[in-house]
Amino acid sequence: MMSAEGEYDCIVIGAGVQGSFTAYQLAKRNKKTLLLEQFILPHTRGSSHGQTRIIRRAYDEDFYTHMMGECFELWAQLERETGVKLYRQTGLLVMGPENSQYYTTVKNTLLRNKVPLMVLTHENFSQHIPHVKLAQGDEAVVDITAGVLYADRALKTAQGQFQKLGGVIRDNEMVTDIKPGPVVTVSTSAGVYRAKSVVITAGPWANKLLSHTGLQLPLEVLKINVCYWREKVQGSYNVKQRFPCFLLTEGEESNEHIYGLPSNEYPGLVKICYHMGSVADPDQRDMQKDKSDIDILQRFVKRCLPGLVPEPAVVESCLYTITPDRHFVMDTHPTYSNIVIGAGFSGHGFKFGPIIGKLLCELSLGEMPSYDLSPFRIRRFLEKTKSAL
Ligand SMILES: Cc1cc2nc3c(=O)[nH]c(=O)nc-3n(C[C@H](O)[C@H](O)[C@H](O)COP(=O)(O)OP(=O)(O)OC[C@H]3O[C@@H](n4cnc5c(N)ncnc54)[C@H](O)[C@@H]3O)c2cc1C
Ligand SMILES: O=C(O)[C@@H]1CCCC=N1
Repeated sequence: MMSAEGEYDCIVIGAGVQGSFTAYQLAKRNKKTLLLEQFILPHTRGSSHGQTRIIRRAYDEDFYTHMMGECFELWAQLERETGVKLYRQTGLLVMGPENSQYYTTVKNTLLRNKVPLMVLTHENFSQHIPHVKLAQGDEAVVDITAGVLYADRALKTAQGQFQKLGGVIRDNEMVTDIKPGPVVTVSTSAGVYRAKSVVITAGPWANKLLSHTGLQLPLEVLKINVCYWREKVQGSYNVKQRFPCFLLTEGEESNEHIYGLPSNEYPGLVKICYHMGSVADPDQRDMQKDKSDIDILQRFVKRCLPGLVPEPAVVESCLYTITPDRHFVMDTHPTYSNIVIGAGFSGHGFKFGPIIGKLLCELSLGEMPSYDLSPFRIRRFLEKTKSAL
């Protein structure tokens, strides 16, 4: 099946947040673009579904905080263009041991980059944040511009804007083969397409697709139990009561982050998750039944959030695709410069969707990327392997 319709400037594989924003950016640049998705849209099998995500500048690395400057503007621009509300400011409460390296680094990154913030101490904490117990020896800082992104709505909006610009989405069409070359040939369950360049944004399926190009990345897929916890008094942790998003960098329960969002999408329920899960096959996600993360969360809720019932009321599933250093992969294929890869968003990539779309679009057009991509290059993995030999 080959036709003039089957020839594109670019084919983007995977209509999660990163693929959808990449396709949108390409269409904005007048490129004839096809966005392929294996499932019927919208779906809940990957990493981008669900009602909400946290957006924040609070990071331990300057490069993320820097990118978020433009990214906040791009989210606001999309809201203006479409009239759809995508972001709600809530602030992000970051809590951690006063002298711990991670907490101190996050606080210093905020200070160095002049991000609006408020430092809370044991003396003034409960006045600003009721219904939360700050652990002895912990300190807290609020990243004031942080908030909630309406994730499902954002995905639909990016895809809609792409289509309005003439972009083509073909869902329920799984890519089954990629043949590299000056013109790349992409075969799916329904047809064959050709393009000058291809962007692979396949989330947890990245390595499955990359195997057609002779490349494998050190990615691990984790199933995350997305837990919602019931308020004892409805509304006490609600977004309308100005309860913020929060992040505990490390605590009595674990050295991994625990994070939460105010009650909003489900009345009376607060979303709180553990930033770690168990290894899963994305095609067999529901076979992974480990609940040790829920045990950790229950202990945290009992200790720090006395206004919540310490038993999850709703548990949903979502997948992380993590790299060894938890930094993203944004690069061209080491052998084929017209194949671009966006992968390994390590459980924190949603907020960056608009800027990642812009960067992957620039890479696929052979342009100099707007930001230094060295933390995200594939060669960092190869260098590690070589030096270990
Ligand atoms: C529980 C949870 C909480 C999170 N919280 C936050 C947060 O608060 N803030 C934040 O910024 N980020 C957060 N993240 C991370 C963020 O959601 C992810 O980094 C982001 O969604 C990754 O998007 P993606 O496009 O790379 O992957 P995906 O959304 O998985 O998209 C990949 C797409 O590719 C498709 N695909 C795969 N293979 C094929 C094929 N062969 N043919 C066609 N299509 C294919 C898949 O079906 C899928 O739709 C969270 C993630 C989870 C799971
Ligand atoms: O990216 C985010 O903000 C969330 C919270 C911290 C851990 C991962 N995801």
